[in-house]
This record gives sequence, structure tokens and C-alpha cells, in this order.
Amino acid sequence: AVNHKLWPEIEKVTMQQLHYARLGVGGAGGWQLFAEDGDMRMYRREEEADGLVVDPLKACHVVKGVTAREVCQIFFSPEYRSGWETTLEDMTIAETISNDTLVFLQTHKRIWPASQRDALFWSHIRSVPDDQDPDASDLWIVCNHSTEHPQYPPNSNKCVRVYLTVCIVCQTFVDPPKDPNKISRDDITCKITYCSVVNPGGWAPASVLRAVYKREYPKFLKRFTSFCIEQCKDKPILF
Ligand SMILES: CCCCCc1ccc(-c2ccc(S(=O)(=O)CCO)cc2)cc1[C@H]1C[C@H]1c1ccccn1
Repeated sequence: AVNHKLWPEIEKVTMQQLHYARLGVGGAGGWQLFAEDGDMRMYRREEEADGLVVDPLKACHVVKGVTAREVCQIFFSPEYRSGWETTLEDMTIAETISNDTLVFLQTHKRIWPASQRDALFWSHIRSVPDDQDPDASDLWIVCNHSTEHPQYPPNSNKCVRVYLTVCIVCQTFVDPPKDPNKISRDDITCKITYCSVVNPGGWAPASVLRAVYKREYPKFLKRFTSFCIEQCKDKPILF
């Protein structure tokens, strides 16, 4: 994939998103907590781009019984998506760049009163050593970033094209630390940071968008993490 024309952008955006995900939500970042559910904390910043609500979102969650690799592979893999992405109406793999990089075209269910949306984005999965703690386990990241494709020009179908940058960054913790082949799922937790910026593409009332985000994002992350636990519970642990 390194010789693919998108590779420099994929590398840059993925590493930028990794850095962004690891920034805290305290301090002057302007993050406001807008949803809480158990260990899940969801923050947003109120931002507009040419009159459109593009509120950046950051969610932090801790999930027991799954590893960072398992969570990221489920988030990345097309075959699982219909099981957890409830707002999805259709999904096409527009291009397979490599085994860790795909281009998706997704049509999302229409959200009244706005018109239906679609998203065309590359999706890249990778593991990176934790530069802040070398003897910690690797971080896993999936980064999704809008892109263009000659076969799927925007607004060519009935949908308004959204522009998004999304990342999910995960890290596995084993507690109590023990001999690797004696670890059970009860000993592992996965720390998840999910970040998204979605530009709705065409006009949608700020009040509608904020209400939709407030309703959809907590539901989305809860459903995704429950799906991961369900998928992994009877399988050997993938570190
Ligand atoms: C009037 C609404 C305009 C925007 C509609 C829209 C489109 C795509 C998306 C979106 C697209 C991709 C991702 S992902 O994380 O990459 C996973 C792969 O599917 C995530 C969210 C979001 C929303 C906004 C509804 C909001 C919403 C929030 C969580 C789930 C569904 N809908």
C-alpha cells in the first residue's frame, strides 16, 4: 500500500488522529461532557463550518473482556459492520488498497427532516507501540477519512455526501499481570477513545443535528462495544 497515491495522506491523517485521540478532554480544549453511561463518557465541542454544525466528538470508554486488537478489527472489518452500525442502509467496498486499508461507500438511513446522507472514506487499521510507555502493550487504531473516487462522485445519487474524519484508538490492560498463557478474559480490559468530526455536507438545522448527534452517538458506541463483547466471548483471546 505504501506505493498507493493515497498513502502519504493515510499515514499523515492516521498519525494526526492518534495524537488527537490521546489529548485529554480537560483544560481549555472546550470539551463539554454531554453523555455518560457506566464507564462511557462522551464529550463534544460546539463548532460550525460555514453555518453547518460540525461538532467534534470524543468518547472515552473502558470495556472488560476484549483486547484492543479485537475491538479495532471488528470496527475495521466490513463483514461485521451490519451487526453493529444500526444507521447503515448500504455499504460497498469501493476499493481494496491493501489488507489493512479499504475504501468504503456507505449510505446511512435518512434522518427526518434532513435528506439522506452517504459517506465515501478510506479506512486504515494499524498497531503502534505506545511511545509514552514502551513496555505497555501496543495501541491499535482505525482511522476513517473522507476521500474521492471517480466512480462515486458526491451527490450523484439521491444522497447528500457527508465529510468525516473518525478514529478509534484502543489499548489493552491485563490486571492482575500474569503469565501470558494463563490470562482469561476476566483479566483484560480495553480502553477505547473514539473521535469523530462529521460535516453533514448539505444544510441541516443545527437543532436537528445536535439532537441527532446526542441521540445517535451514545447508542452507536454502546451497541458497538456490546457487539464486540458478544463476538469475542467464546473465542481465544487475540492480543
Ligand atoms: C442529518 C444527519 C447528517 C449526518 C448523518 C451522519 C452520517 C454518517 C455518520 C457516521 C459515519 C461513519 C461513522 S464511523 O465511525 O466511521 C463507523 C462506520 O460507519 C460514524 C458516523 C454519522 C451521521 C450523524 C447522524 C449521526 C450518527 C452518529 C453515530 C452513528 C450514526 N449516525
